[in-house]
Amino acid sequence: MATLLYYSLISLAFILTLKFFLQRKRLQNLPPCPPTLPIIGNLHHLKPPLHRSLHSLSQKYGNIFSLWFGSRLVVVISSPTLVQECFTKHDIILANRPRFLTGKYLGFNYTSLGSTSYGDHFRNLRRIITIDVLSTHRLNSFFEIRKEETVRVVKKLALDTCKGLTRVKLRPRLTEMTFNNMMRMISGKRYYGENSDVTDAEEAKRFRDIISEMMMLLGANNKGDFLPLLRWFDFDGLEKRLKKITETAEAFMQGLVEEHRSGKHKANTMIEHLLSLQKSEPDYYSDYIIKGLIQELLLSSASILIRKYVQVTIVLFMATLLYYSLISLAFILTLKFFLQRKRLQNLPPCPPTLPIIGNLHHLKPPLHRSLHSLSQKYGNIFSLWFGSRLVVVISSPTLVQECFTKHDIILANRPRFLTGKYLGFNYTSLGSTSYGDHFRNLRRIITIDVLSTHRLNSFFEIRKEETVRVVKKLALDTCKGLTRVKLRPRLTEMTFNNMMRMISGKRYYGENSDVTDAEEAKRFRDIISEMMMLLGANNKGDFLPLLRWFDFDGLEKRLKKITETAEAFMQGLVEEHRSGKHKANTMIEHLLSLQKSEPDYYSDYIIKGLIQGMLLAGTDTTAVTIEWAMAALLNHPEILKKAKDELDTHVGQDRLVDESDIPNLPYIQNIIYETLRLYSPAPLLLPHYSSEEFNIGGFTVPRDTIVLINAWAIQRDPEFWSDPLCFKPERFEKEGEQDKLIPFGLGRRACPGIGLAYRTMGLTLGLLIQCFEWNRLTNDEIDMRETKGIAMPKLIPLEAMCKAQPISEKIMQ
Ligand code: HEM
Repeated sequence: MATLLYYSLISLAFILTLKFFLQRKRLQNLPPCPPTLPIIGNLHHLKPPLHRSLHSLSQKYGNIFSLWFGSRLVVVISSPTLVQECFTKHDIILANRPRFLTGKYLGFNYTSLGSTSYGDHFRNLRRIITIDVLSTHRLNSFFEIRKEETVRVVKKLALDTCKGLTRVKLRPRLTEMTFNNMMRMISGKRYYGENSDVTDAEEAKRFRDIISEMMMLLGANNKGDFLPLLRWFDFDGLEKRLKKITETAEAFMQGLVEEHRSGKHKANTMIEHLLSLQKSEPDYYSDYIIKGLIQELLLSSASILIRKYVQVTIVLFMATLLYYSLISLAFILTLKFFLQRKRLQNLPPCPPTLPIIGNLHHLKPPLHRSLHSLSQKYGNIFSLWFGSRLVVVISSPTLVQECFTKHDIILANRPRFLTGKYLGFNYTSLGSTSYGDHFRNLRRIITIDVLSTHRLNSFFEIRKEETVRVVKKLALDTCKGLTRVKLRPRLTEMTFNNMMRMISGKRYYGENSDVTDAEEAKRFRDIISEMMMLLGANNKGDFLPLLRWFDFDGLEKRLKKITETAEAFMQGLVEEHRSGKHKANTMIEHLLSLQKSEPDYYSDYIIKGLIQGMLLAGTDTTAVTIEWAMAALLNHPEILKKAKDELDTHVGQDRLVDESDIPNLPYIQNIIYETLRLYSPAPLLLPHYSSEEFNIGGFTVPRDTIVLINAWAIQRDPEFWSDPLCFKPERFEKEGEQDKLIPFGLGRRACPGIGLAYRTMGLTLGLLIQCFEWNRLTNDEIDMRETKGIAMPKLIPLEAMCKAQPISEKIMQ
């Protein structure tokens, strides 16, 4: 017996393989086809979802290609013009359906509309469904049914979610609604839900069982449709189940037809209507045809047939759902908002608020200016609702002092904004993490291991080289006389090159970037520009929680993507250092050497977070300040001259200014202070977040409040500074004046990059003044407009005219 089976199978396989090749040979000029295997053809190329597999294949084999699904030839078309041709020129030829097993059973032996082939029978059915069943007139007559069912589902949803935000599964409810809708139109009865019309619970259950079994079988993948060998065996019992359910369903539908025929139902239903037509044309509207139509309508509820009906139903459903959801949500949010406000007592004064948006309507960019105007009306400490979040704004020097001495620890947290989740390494980076052990560790590492005076001194040559390089390039560009230059891009590139050389030993900007691989340099620059863009983006979801779920503007998606790309990039740098490829003095090298003795403390994750933090916090801020200082000098030629004289006196004409000269250049230092006073790159510092309730200025600030310090307003306060809007570096000659500045923040969370920032700013500004003769452009062209936003100020690029000075010959050497 075993031998017989063995030989039979071998022969069968041989016959099938032969047949397969003969069949293929016979067919000439087929669309391109991937390599095929005997018996299974191309089935091994496919995986679910099928449309995606076919799409990938079309990318390789073209917009029209062929495949063998076992022994069946399939042609796949993915081009709009070919599709047009199919359904115009070849429409009738293609109006047939393949004869699959489901069509035999669920398609009433290939006589139902969906499974039958093109011909008289098809045309009759199509006419019945279009004119007698789903015509606009007939559909309108069922309008009330659809409305009732839709409202019923929405009502149930509203009840289930009335206690607040609740997780709901829409799919089962929508499916039930569709079937109830359909069955009420067909037979006048609903079979789903608590108050189903069918008095006989047994009948309702029977219907639901039939539907779920049919749906299951309709979706089943019948291998016998493509591998004829399997068709004979029915290994998985699919045909048996199909046969059984077809008999049960037909009996059920015959029952419905009989019920109507007996006159039990007198409602307007599809069966009623078809039976009335049967009276005049019994052969045409036979019971068999009616049952086929009912089944078709139920099973193809999504098909084309009923689309018409569906530093309608678906639109109606969605509209009703949306209406009720918005009404309930607005109600819940308004209630929550008022309860929340009532609970909070003795808050600092607050402008009138609106539900949901709070005071967002009071704000327009630049934020620090809006907040300043409000403080003029509501005082030096006032509160605002940024949507659902409470914000307290402080604009008085004495209150700020109090914040960062008495309440420093309470305020040492950061609010959890979306940017912190992604760009802040899931709130573990120094700038975004909350106060605690992790914060203290990071702070210690950055202060002692990364940015200590000793470590900064060791990078002295790098900063000098990069600054000289920019100045040299400027001198070359302007050596022929007064030339218009844009400083901003040059300064930003310089600060990034500075930072990346200290971090990794490589420069990524400029013509002779060190990175031999131009691809790597481009990757880095792309990462940085996307990160900077996203850091400055205004994420409404941070304040309006409802929007957080939707990511309407795709911000979260972009943040997620860039975070992954950036982390992979930085891991690459770490690995390169670990492999010993680099032997220069770099921050990564130093941190990896510390990792050897304390691997947990100096983990790769910490190292990457630190790198990213410094890149995001320490580059643009520095470049922007230098640009503003130059803008101010161009508007005040007398100050420019004084600075130049200072350089001549202390440095002379024979050499270039150096970082070590800066302590001897107090006037240039004062120019930097005055720039930071009037044009702070972080006019509202970074937002702080209270971990506990505290009292200040006679008011109570609750926990979980965002606290904003309006450094911009404080540094222009006429009670605090004489002639505050004048750019006057001399003011810092008075002792103690400099201590009134807060551009880097105060207390535990103050900027750890102050030392590096002053070195870079001092050196660059010194060289720019020493090496060039500067001319201002007209007032319109030097735009002194204010900065925008909190996180990343946007400046109008400054254009200036400059000419290389004789001293720049030193640079050329
Ligand atoms: C002119 C240049 C710069 C300005 C005006 C500036 C300003 C600021 C401000 C206002 C803060 C927030 C303080 C607060 O929350 O109260 C800050 C934080 C920070 N800055 Fe700077 N910064 C500058 C340069 C740098 C540089 C060069 C680096 C690093 C190399 C750096 C790294 C950081 C970091 C890591 C933080 C987060 C600190 C924390 O949250 O604990 N900054 N900076």
